Amino acid sequence: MWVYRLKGTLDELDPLLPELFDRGARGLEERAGEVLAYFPAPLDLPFGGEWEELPDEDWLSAWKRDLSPVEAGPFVVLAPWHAWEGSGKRIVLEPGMAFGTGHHETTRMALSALGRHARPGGKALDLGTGSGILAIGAALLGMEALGVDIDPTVLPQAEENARRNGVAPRFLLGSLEEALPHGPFDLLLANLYAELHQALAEGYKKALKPGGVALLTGILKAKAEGVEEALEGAGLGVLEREEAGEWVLYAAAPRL
Ligand SMILES: C[S@@+](CC[C@H](N)C(=O)[O-])C[C@H]1O[C@@H](n2cnc3c(N)ncnc32)[C@H](O)[C@@H]1O
Repeated sequence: MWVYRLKGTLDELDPLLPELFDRGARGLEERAGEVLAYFPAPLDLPFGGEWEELPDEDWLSAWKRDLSPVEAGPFVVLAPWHAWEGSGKRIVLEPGMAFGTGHHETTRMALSALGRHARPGGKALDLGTGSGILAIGAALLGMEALGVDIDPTVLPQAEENARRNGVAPRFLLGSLEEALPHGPFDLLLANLYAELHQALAEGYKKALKPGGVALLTGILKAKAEGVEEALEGAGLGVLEREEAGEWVLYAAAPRL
């Protein structure tokens, strides 16, 4: 196994990540100030990283050791090899592929907020589903869940993850427009980014039932005010604001 070391954080290198997977990366890991991309063999990559060969066992055991279970609200997110004796609804995910292993603050906040706002028997929309983690969480809490994503490569992974967890949310290629005919929704979960939330704020109102709730994250603190203004402008009142690290989550509901 080979590791390609790049300077920066996962967020900073975000635009490169699909390219690394396209070229055969088997997994990514963030360490202090750098991102490690694991490959079966070295190749010519134009991203300025450095190659290092690792004995297979070291790579695998280090990766598994560093990837700890994540507790978030009523859930615990586990990799398939984790033994877990604690409580919590288990979400078992194969890490290292689509975004959404529970290790990012935004996913953790969304799972906790889902625990507070889930409506068993109601409809949930997970906009930007990635690994499917939020749709799977909503289904585990008894909701009829739909996950949509504009990236066609993540949907088979989301479906496989749902099967692994014994739930069957629907997954569709697309965005809010494609989801709207399947609504209105009791709960909308969207871990995207500030500018997109601003652009979609009017659509969120249309997607929600009266009394429904939107849980919106992926919002950097510095950009939160702009999102809050867009939500208010679209007729959604902010119910909760939560922070973790640099990130913000809003719970918002249509004004009646
Ligand atoms: C930050 S990941 C969130 C994954 C997962 N929901 C979580 O909370 O961990 C964002 C996902 O949104 C998808 N995405 C980006 N823009 C989108 C859009 N306009 N409509 C739907 N999905 C979008 C990306 O492909 C990616 O899978």
